[in-house]
Amino acid sequence: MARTLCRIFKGCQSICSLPLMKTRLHPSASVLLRTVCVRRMLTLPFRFSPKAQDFSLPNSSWGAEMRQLYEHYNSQCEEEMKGEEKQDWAWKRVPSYNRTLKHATGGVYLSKIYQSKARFFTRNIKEPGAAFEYVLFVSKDEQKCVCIFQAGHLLEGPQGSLILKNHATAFFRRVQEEKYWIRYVHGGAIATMIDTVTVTHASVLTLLIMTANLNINYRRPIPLGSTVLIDSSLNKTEGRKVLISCKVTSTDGSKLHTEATALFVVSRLLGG
Ligand SMILES: CCCCCCCCCC(=O)SCCNC(=O)CCNC(=O)[C@H](O)C(C)(C)COP(=O)(O)OP(=O)(O)OC[C@H]1O[C@@H](n2cnc3c(N)ncnc32)[C@H](O)[C@@H]1OP(=O)(O)O
Repeated sequence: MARTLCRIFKGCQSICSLPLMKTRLHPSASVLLRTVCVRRMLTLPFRFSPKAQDFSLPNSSWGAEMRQLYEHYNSQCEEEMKGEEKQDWAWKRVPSYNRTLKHATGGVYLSKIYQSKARFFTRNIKEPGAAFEYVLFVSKDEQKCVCIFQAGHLLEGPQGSLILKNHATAFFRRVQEEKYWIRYVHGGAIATMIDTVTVTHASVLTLLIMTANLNINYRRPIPLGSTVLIDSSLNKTEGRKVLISCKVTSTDGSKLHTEATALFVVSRLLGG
């Protein structure tokens, strides 16, 4: 890549350095060519910029609830100053990218060709808000992790009726109509988010880890399109094992949707 860029750059330089008299082009065409080349050169560094897009920042798909919660947790991420020295962040927003390579601080990538098309599972849908819309905050001091999760329409799972039992007969026909059904988030999508939150939490404590066990109890369905909180807490670490518990609740904490425990095992590469 670097060699190709160098060649393009040198090529553009040599074209731009050609005196107008020596080129066979009409002077106005030559000026145009030089302008185009210079513009191309100026845009090159941005096109090949290694800076990755962070998907955990507010976007137009975020509802009012998601935004309010984001502001609440983000305000706790202020850098504390004590005297002249900077303190550690009490809470930190975790950036999120569309490739695990950009998340990782280490790792082995066996086949670059095969993996070049790989995309991080929860960040592979381009339309904002269509699937997994979330932001994570971690606190090393409190050993906690909080995730604000807005479940998009592509995560549809089961449907439930809004009709109360007493009114079932009267509304029998209208039940067929779409508006009398409520859609809930797919259990696999909830499991994905629990895995993502707990693995992020565990990787704050360690580096290379794998989910060894995920135990989930679904208590109450999550309406599609709603915003929920996913809280995870460190239970214990034991040798290479990291045990984390997790709860999915309504944003005010009054409804428990899901609870889970997750066991992570630190890779032998690091943990011995
Ligand atoms: C920051 C964002 C980064 C984003 C990354 C996204 C990743 C999302 C997370 C995932 O989805 S990971 C993918 C799903 N997981 C896997 O594919 C894991 C497959 N399993 C394995 O690779 C291995 O089984 C594993 C690494 C988990 C463990 O193998 P090891 O050979 O390293 O461990 P070992 O078998 O020696 O067990 C170590 C300890 O863990 C315990 N253990 C292992 N698996 C267990 C299990 N399933 N249940 C309970 N305990 C288990 C085991 O009993 C033992 O306990 P003790 O030390 O007390 O003896």
